[in-house]
Amino acid sequence: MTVNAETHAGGHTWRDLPAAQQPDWPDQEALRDVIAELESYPPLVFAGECDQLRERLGAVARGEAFLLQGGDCAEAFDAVSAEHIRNKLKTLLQMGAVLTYAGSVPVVKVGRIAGQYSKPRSKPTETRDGVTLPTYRGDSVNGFEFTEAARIPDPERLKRMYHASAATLNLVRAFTTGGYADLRQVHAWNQDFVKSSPSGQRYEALAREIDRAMNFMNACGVDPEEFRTVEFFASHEALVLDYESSLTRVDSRTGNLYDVSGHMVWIGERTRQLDGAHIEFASRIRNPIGVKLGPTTTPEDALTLIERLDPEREPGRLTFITRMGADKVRDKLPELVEKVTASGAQVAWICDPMHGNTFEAASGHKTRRFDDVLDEVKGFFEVHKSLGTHPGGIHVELTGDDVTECVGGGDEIFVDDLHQRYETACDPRLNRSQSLDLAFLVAEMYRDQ
Ligand SMILES: O=C[C@H](O)[C@H](O)COP(=O)(O)O
Ligand SMILES: C=C(OP(=O)(O)O)C(=O)O
Ligand SMILES: [Mn+2]
Repeated sequence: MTVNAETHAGGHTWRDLPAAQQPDWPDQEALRDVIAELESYPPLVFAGECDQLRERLGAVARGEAFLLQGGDCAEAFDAVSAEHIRNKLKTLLQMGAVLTYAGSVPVVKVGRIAGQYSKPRSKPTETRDGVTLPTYRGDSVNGFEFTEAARIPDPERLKRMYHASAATLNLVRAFTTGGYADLRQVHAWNQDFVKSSPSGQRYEALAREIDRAMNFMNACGVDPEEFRTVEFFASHEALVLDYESSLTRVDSRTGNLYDVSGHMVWIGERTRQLDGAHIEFASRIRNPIGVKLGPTTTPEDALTLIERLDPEREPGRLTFITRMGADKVRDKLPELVEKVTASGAQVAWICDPMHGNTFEAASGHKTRRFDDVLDEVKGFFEVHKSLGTHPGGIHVELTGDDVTECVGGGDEIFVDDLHQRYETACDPRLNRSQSLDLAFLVAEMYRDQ
């Protein structure tokens, strides 16, 4: 990787276009200083790793693998701790084990992690008890605390985002390559959970089967070291373009631009305007790209996105993350899949069953029903089954902590429980038990497919 003015030139073409959901930084000079400093920082990921993920997603697009993408709606600086990161990773590894074993499919594991610090919002301000302040836009921009001072966008936070991402990624790499994620540890990941939760007990039974299968493979002479490490990738929404482009560099191997703030980045539902800055930015980088597609997406939109982002029609380059809502997925998804497939493009189709199913409980908490989440995934599988296309994976908001943010699940959370551990800075996440429940149910759907 080299850094110089030319390095960034191709990554700055978005600046001439309208960019939605950008922070209103009060001090432009401070912003420029921060950008200059970020441009001097080392990459967080290696371009070759992004290529590897693109290849893995190519397998997803071809129907040979399944994507598990998950993590917080909004990561928070004060949650960059060993405990939070380990719990999240453990949950994703457990879900991955369930999907691989019970679904009999290779699982590509991607976290919403180590960079998921910026949030698009539906309203620019928030009012509480007659006081109106700018809305919270993620820890990369302003503070969650409801005070005038905290809500002022501060570009210094972009540097904290970089350092928080680096620390998180470092621990994730240590866990995934240093032995913690060794498949022979399937029981260990569950130790604290097995007694307290029905999904933990169900998982324990599956882990025993995995043990037996591994003993069998051992006896057949398979090298147990094969199970020692796990491939795990980091992703986030590419929202604040000053940050993303300051971490965009020319890969010295190929001369291509990569956004080295994460392996995969996606463009959100609120910033996917075809003539907007975000799509222009994404079109310039070689990372695998995701685009969220909500219920207003037309087939023409989807085809134009393919033209802009995947002109070479390269499986793995483009992932469509559909988030229609349980009540719309069966109605809206078929035409998109049909027309995209007819065009000859091979995108990966992933289901985000969270963002179309949010509602406000009487208590004022933003929440989601586990049954709606499950029903959207069901609808997604039904649509792909009827069209003969591949249901490529799920994209979920989850945490490894035992929060009470979404209602339902095997270890049921009720609306009246929401206040107990409602800790999210933005959207409600599945807790560990609900996440495992979902993995078991999705594995069944995949097998029945
Ligand atoms: O993931 C994030 C939310 O869906 C998005 O920020 C919108 O949330 P809001 O309606 O609370 O602003
Ligand atoms: C804001 C998000 O999603 P969407 O762009 O689909 O609304 C998100 O993934 O947190
Ligand atoms: Mn969200």
